[in-house]
Amino acid sequence: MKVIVDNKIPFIKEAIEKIADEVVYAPGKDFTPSLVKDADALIIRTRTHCNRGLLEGSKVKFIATATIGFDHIDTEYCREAGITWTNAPGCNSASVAQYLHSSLILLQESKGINLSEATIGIIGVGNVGSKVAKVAQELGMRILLNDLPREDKEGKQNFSSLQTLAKECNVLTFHVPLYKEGKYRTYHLADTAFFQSLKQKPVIINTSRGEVIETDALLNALETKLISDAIIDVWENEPAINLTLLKKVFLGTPHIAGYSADGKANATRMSLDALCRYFNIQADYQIIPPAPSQPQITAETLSDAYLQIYDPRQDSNALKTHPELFEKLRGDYPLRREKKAYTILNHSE
Ligand SMILES: NC(=O)C1=CN([C@@H]2O[C@H](COP(=O)(O)OP(=O)(O)OC[C@H]3O[C@@H](n4cnc5c(N)ncnc54)[C@H](O)[C@@H]3O)[C@@H](O)[C@H]2O)C=CC1
Ligand SMILES: O=C(O)C(=O)[C@H](O)COP(=O)(O)O
Repeated sequence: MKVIVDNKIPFIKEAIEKIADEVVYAPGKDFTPSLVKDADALIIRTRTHCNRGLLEGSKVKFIATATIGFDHIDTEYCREAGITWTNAPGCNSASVAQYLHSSLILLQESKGINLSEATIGIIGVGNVGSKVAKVAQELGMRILLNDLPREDKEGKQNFSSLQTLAKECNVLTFHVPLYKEGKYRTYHLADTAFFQSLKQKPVIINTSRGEVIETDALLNALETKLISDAIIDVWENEPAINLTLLKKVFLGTPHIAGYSADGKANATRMSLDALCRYFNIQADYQIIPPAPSQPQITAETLSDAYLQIYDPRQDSNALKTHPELFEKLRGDYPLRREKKAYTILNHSE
């Protein structure tokens, strides 16, 4: 079996070389029809667009994306072409929750938002949104949930409309998949009309996909103070992002909310497991993230400890200083560990 693997997928080399007869590593954006032509399987990230243009006439039968989102896969074309694909549901959801946790603490410390008196609206309450709700609960926030597909299945009792969130929330955070069409379309879910409906000048947080928020509408909302600030990890047209927006946001990071070593290891393991299942291969491998260099954290408060474990200001400063390095900052990212890898000493909370 021949497999083409994105060369920025960590912790994969030893295992995939046990599983496949031939492995070719390439940058995700450089997968071409001639590269994939005689491959049986691809293991990709968000940077490889798997569509007719790439796959037609190839031998590819199986694609695993080591990510939660799969908007870079033309699922309709894959269905027509008999190509099986898989993503890694939930793999890095705890990492995104960690990003939100530290970002919310920073909103309190640097922007004077009293979290215990604030209402957060979570739009999309799946793997990530549910974990963000737990974080918000721990921080004492009032929580409103918006999730149309879940509301249709489970009933209205636990959910609120987008209009209610717009009216009542001080923080609005997006955790929906990118759907370009259909009943649950999320493309430009936050557009000019949405921003005009906001009543509390909320902080907007987007770690879902850039295209969920219309960039010009967001910029205008910031400039006209319909919103008080923004924390943006995902952008329209990555890596050619809007530099005016980057300058104006409180935190602007290069799509790394999901970049914990724990999340990447989960993604790699889930992709390999799926590949082995599909090709009916028995293989013995373990994908374990490396221990942190300093696993003990000494901090007076839990908030300090969380910021010692992960402080998004470092990622934001790096991008604001060198926006032209968007892809490099991602590609060379020093994968962080999640809280479970640390022992926290001496805190008083
Ligand atoms: N910035 C980053 O590094 C990362 C970004 N992501 C993005 O976050 C998205 C969400 O991730 P998960 O929570 O794991 O996905 P998930 O599939 O577990 O949850 C998504 C939720 O959104 C809901 N939803 C769908 N359409 C909606 C609509 N129109 N309005 C309201 N809710 C809607 C779904 O019912 C579901 O509960 C991913 O699809 C991906 O695009 C995920 C991981 C890392
Ligand atoms: O899992 C997702 O969905 C994400 O957005 C990833 O965290 C992005 O990672 P890359 O695949 O672009 O490395």
